[in-house]
Amino acid sequence: MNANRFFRSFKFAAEGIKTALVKEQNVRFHFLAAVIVVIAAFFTGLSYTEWQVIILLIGGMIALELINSALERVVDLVTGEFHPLAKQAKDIAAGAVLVFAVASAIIGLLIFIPKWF
Ligand SMILES: Nc1ncnc2c1ncn2[C@@H]1O[C@H](COP(=O)(O)OP(=O)(O)OP(=O)(O)O)[C@@H](O)[C@H]1O
Repeated sequence: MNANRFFRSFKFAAEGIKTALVKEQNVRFHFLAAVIVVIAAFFTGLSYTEWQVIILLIGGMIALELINSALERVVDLVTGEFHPLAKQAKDIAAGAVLVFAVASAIIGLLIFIPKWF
């Protein structure tokens, strides 16, 4: 893989993130939540391992939300009509985001709560 190709791919990925940020409220929400969590973590004082877990959860959450947004676009591209499979595809992807969000929230609480109380 040459350097030009690598940087072109990087540029396209950055464009994708920018598009999602501009067009998707959920993506903006997750970025804002990530900033708040990082600030809270900074002031709470986390261990090296806890920082690793938090960064992994934030990255996973945002990546999953980006994949969900991409899938919504592919579904809309395939059909503008109401289709049960389109609904299933979108709802299952949304379910994946929800599962990761709930798991992340629980792990976040397990890390933060004992330090606050
Ligand atoms: N082409 C379609 N056929 C059948 N159901 C659909 C279709 N497009 C969306 N839906 C369903 O309608 C509901 C609302 O979808 P809506 O379009 O409001 O949001 P979304 O496309 O899932 O996401 P977003 O709110 O980010 O645009 C969801 O259950 C979704 O799966």
